[in-house]
Amino acid sequence: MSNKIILALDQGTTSSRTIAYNSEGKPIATAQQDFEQLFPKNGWVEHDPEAIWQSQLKTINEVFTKGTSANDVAGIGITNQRETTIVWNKETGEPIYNAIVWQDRRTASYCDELKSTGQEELIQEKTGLIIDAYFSATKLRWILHNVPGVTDLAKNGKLCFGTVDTWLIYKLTKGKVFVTDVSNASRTMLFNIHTLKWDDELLELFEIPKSVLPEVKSSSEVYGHAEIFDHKIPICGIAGDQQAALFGQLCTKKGMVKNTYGTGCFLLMNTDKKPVKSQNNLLTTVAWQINGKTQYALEGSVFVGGAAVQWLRDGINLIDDASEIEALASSVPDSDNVVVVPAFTGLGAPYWDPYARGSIMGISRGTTKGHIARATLEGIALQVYDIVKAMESDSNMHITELRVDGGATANNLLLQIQSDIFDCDVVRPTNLETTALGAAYLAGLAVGVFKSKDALSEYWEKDKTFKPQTNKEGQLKLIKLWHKAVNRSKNWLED
Ligand SMILES: Nc1ncnc2c1ncn2[C@@H]1O[C@H](COP(=O)(O)OP(=O)(O)O)[C@@H](O)[C@H]1O
Ligand SMILES: O=P(O)(O)OC[C@H](O)CO
Repeated sequence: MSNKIILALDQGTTSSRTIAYNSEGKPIATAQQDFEQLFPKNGWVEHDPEAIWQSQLKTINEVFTKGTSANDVAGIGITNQRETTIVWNKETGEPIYNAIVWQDRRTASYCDELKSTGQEELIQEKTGLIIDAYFSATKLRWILHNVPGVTDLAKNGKLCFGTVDTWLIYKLTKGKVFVTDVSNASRTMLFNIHTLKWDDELLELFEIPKSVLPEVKSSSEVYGHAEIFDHKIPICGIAGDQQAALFGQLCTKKGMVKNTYGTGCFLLMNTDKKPVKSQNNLLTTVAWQINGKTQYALEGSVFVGGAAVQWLRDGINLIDDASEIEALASSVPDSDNVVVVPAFTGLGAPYWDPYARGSIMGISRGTTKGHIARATLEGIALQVYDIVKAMESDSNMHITELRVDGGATANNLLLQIQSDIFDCDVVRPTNLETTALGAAYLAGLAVGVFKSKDALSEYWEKDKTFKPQTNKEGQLKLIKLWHKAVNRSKNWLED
């Protein structure tokens, strides 16, 4: 086989995947591996960095047993769960603490302090972000303040911080390359999205020594070579998973929007060359940088999307498999005024309340499992609705089409509910692995496997369009009940 294969490594919150793509962007081999989620305390979420690496490596090796080899691979693209913070010893390559995952809320009270000292405007202006425990800066600061011996390592220039992309590249290159890309950097709260550089004022505010930070590169270029296979392979694409999905959905023009329904839900709108400052608690983020040109996005991040279905399965055994929720929710014509607010790890955009917790409201003697299942799907779709409204207002644009992807989009009922609530077309492509595809495109563009961004558009294929079907009055009533329930879920833990 000629060397035209692109390998996409998709390191997600609950699993690592590797997909090999041919030069037409078609997947030819896939492997996936779950790894352990650690919950050491209420609100804390950690991963073992070695488990992240080993699970990723296992999937690469598995793909190499499925008709492709290192010799066939023209380049590797990396996409990853974002914000998750890993710190390791530069000399030994050993992690000095578990990865603190994006969902982890341990720094919520420090974030409150930051807000009370009036840092919100400065931080939003420079980074495009809202002060929240979600982002890497406060997690890194926590490690520097709490792990014994770490400050000495930092002082001696022997400490590395990275998001998961940086960690994987460090491992793949045997410690030779220490980089990240602009899209991942823009989620740390240490990166100035206007100058596209680490920001000295923010580093001082968070007490982070600059020496621990990786070099920031574009999203599509050769960063170095993987040296752990039979042949050296160029690593040539990096993007945070949601930005990669925006690219994989080919939302490359201003105003195009995608929503990913995975563990969480992430709605991103391409705003082209302009970072649009949100007035409605959305995030401004770097989408990608290719050939020196930077594109930006507005983002609404929902912390619990498909994970609410996981909870119905694992937390209360309402279903045995996530796919069963569709039939159960279809067993009732509506949710009969039951509302599920899936705020299990607080609320993300546009509420940003780390103290909110999940709730099921409106239960009557007639409530059945079917109503709870249906209200859970509605709860996912209503969170996305809130973001759509905020985004329309921020961008001054009316959204007429939502491209969707992610594991939960296998659920036709969820997408129909979304279309009804949102009163707009919801379009599902044939290839639902758009995150990995986006990383493959970015890598393939850097090494000439794909010719140009514009030429990629012919690879996008529609599977199904969901059109609004229900009466507006019913939807407005549902939305009103939803907001009432959200208000009652807020600040649950504050006292
Ligand atoms: N048929 C379904 N209906 C609703 N949710 C589903 C369905 N199938 C999977 N999910 C949910 O989708 C999520 C997995 O999607 P995936 O894109 O793999 O997530 P991630 O990349 O965040 O790990 C899980 O939270 C799961 O509960
Ligand atoms: O791993 P995912 O797909 O749930 O994505 C996580 C996001 O990147 C968090 O910001």
